[in-house]
Amino acid sequence: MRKNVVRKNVARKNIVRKNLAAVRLLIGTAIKVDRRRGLLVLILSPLLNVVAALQAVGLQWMVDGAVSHDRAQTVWGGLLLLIVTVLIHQATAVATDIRMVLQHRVGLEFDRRLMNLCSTPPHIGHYQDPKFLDTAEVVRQRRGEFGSALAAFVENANLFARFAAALVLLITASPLLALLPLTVLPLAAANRWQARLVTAAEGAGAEADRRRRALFSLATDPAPAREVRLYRLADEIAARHRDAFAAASGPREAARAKGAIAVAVGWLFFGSALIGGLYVVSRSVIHGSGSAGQAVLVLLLSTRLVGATTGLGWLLGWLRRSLDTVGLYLRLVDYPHSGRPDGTAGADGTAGGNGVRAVDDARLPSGGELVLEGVTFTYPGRTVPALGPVDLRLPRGATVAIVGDNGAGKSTLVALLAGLQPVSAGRITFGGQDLSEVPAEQWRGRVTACFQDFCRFELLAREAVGLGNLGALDDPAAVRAALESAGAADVVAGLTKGLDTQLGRTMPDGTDLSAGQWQKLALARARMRTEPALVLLDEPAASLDPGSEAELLRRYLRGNASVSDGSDGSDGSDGSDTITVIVSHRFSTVRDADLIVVLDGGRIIERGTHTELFARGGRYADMYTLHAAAYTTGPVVGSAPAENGGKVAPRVHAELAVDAGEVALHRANGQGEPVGDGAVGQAAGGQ
Ligand SMILES: Nc1ncnc2c1ncn2[C@@H]1O[C@H](COP(=O)(O)OP(=O)(O)OP(=O)(O)O)[C@@H](O)[C@H]1O
Repeated sequence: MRKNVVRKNVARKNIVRKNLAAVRLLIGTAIKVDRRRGLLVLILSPLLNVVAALQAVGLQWMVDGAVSHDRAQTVWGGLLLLIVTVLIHQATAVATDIRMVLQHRVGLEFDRRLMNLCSTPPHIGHYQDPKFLDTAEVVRQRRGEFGSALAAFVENANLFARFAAALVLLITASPLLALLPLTVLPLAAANRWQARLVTAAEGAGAEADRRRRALFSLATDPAPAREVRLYRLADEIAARHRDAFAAASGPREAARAKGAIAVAVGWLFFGSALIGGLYVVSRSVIHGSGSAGQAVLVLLLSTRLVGATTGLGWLLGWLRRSLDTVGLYLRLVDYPHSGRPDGTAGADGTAGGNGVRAVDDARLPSGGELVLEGVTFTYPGRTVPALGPVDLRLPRGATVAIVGDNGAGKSTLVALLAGLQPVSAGRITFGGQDLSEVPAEQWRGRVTACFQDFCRFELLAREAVGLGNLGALDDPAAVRAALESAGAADVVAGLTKGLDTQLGRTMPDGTDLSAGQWQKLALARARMRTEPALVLLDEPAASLDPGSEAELLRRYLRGNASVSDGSDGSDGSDGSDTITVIVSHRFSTVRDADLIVVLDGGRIIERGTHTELFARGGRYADMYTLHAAAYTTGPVVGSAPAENGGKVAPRVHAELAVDAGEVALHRANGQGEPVGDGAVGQAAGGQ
């Protein structure tokens, strides 16, 4: 029992603390974005509402002057009424204009901070955490409320000022009214309870809201349009959208209704006290203890008080909700590993994410080998690691291929190498430098990549490529060189306005590209960084035609001379410092890598060169053979020749069959027919 009371007190204090933090943030932001307007709105508006109460005093003077034939008092009263009325009218119009501008700026500032909160944290782990995603979803939905949160605050301050000024003047007529503010407490408690219920229901429905948004995109975005039609999904999507809406909004409405009953009871209590109090004051005036002017004053102020009270009803609700929204935003700000809303990395801005402070740029070597020692990674909310423990050495200048089944952990490894995720255990070093001691930004500045789900930037073609190196964004020569180097010059050559072509079907005059053309641009983007320490290519040829794939291999893989894994005592370098990591399901793509790593269930099960792995007859050889068979007309039958240990089908030239470049070459020469087994020995022998 006692524990419960203590817990409730702590919760209450937390709510007060959070509300105060939200108010501080709102006021601070308003003053930061526009100091002059911020101060004017926050001070002038409530002040005007206090001054407005003087209208009643002017009237009182006028009436008392008229009754007692005191012309001077009448004139002074009239003047006071006139001046206050004109002042309030003009100043309120100006204050409203200023508030609207300020409100807009505050809204934009929160938009900017929200974008920074999502896009500047050093790692991307927050996008994998349902807690972050749910809060972000609610904040995104309520995004428009940040500007109006300021308006809610100012309007409430105005009404409070009006209420307080009227009450103070009324207390001069009857001190009993001093008790009135106390009767508002049950109402305030009911309001708070309602807001808590609604916020909890919104949090619970956030996942359904995210689902609803995804379904909406499915029905409205151009990308899924084909499958939506082909599989007649429109009705199914609409039904699921309705269900998701019901799942999210049902509990929300119920919470609102439940809270509304408590709020209504609070209002009934406060309203009764107010009307009772006013009756007491009016009676004392009518029974002659006050003047006629005082009677007018009481009448006028009573009207103001009732008006202010009625307005307070929905304004308080508005304020509560607005402060809740700001509170949710603050929760995102406090999210561990977050960047700061001003766009700088948080205290945790290291590649390893272990909170170690950044080291000098000088300590990140210009080249070296990448070493993974006991590296493990577990996704938020998961208990089983997606990767690791992994020990791996990527020699300076090496081209390393990562292969494995779907879900083996390849992309996870790529994300760790790019410093996009902090390792859960173990460490990654580059040239001996532990990357967890280096700011992620600094390490990523040395990395370039073409990810599996590369981005289709719907910009001008030169921008879509140039973004790979912001410093050279406006340098057409650098962009052309990158296109050339990635074998993507043909994409731009086919565009009507060349580099100045607007890309994307959603843009006016935009030109859409094929999946392979978009991928080529992504590869060119990765070439904008001319001297990276690490190149990451995750399924870089997934959308490429055989000719383009062969070209890609020539540029990325076959350009490197053989690199040892260092076991001979050398540093494994062939002179080029860049390490290239390539993830692919296409074995033609990986065959020429200096080192091939086979992942299974997040662990390395094999490593070596193609020749070594093929000869071992293990998992790699199996996968390679299956892949080769898929390129041929004959089924996989029989067992593998002893010399290569694989299960190569008779009449299958495994090497040639999986080599897209070779296949393309043969097609170009008019020799596209299936290749015979006469070349098998040659292929095996060639290894
Ligand atoms: N955001 C995530 N949250 C939780 N688990 C994830 C997440 N992303 C991936 N996983 C899990 O981690 C494991 C490794 O995934 P990963 O994407 O690294 O595999 P992959 O080898 O790249 O697969 P593919 O060949 O299909 O691209 C899988 O079991 C996957 O379900």
